[in-house]
Amino acid sequence: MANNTSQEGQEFIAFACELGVLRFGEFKTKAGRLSPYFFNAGLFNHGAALSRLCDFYAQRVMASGIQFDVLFGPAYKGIPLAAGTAIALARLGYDTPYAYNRKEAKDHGEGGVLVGAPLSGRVLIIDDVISAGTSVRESVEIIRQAGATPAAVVIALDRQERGEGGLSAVQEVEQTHGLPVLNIARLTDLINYLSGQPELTRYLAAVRDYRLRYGSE
Ligand SMILES: O=P(O)(O)OC[C@H]1O[C@H](OP(=O)(O)OP(=O)(O)O)[C@H](O)[C@@H]1O
Ligand SMILES: O=C(O)c1cc(=O)[nH]c(=O)[nH]1
Repeated sequence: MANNTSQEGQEFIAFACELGVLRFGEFKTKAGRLSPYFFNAGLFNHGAALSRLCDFYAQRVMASGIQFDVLFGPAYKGIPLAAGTAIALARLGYDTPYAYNRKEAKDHGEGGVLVGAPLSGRVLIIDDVISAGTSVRESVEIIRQAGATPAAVVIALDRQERGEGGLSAVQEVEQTHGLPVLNIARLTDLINYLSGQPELTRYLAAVRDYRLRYGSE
């Protein structure tokens, strides 16, 4: 269940930078941290980009050997990721059910917060990034409440930040919930990529400062 290689990570970071999905400036994260970079998965906003993105996820899932029964994409940005990864896995010959949640419960029609395949058995969480780990904790809760078992988490970018305590957010997920966390790329890949791109090196200092402040390693 080895994580991404540096080459895969760099390839993914290049893809995200070329599409403007990875941006530099000042952004507030869900945890309220002021970040000099942001990964906006909503900007994989056309078919070819989403297809390539989900091929990265599907390759990661297949390479991991993780056993699971259903994919779960947390609202909102996890929704197209779970759907797209299910399509990419089907293209590889693995027809996989997928589900997602609503942030606000629907009070008419089918009602509730869960949409798609029933959440049962081993559930693989598909999300875009982990910063402080709040979203993953919320997904674990939703899956357990449905009577299913979280199997692992796959994310595009591990921002390698501290969680609620002294450990990294990823370590907290792994230790508290016993869940493996797989990434396609991580902050280290971003920093290496920036170092090799003359037009982007000006962002390095701020990204490194942020890592010193909130980073886990
Ligand atoms: O590890 P964390 O500190 O939880 O931060 C990462 C989460 O934050 C974002 O979700 P958010 O709910 O903000 O946004 P979305 O509705 O755009 O998916 C992002 O999509 C991750 O799920
Ligand atoms: O921590 C967050 O809220 C966050 C960080 C990031 O890079 N991208 C994102 O969608 N959310």
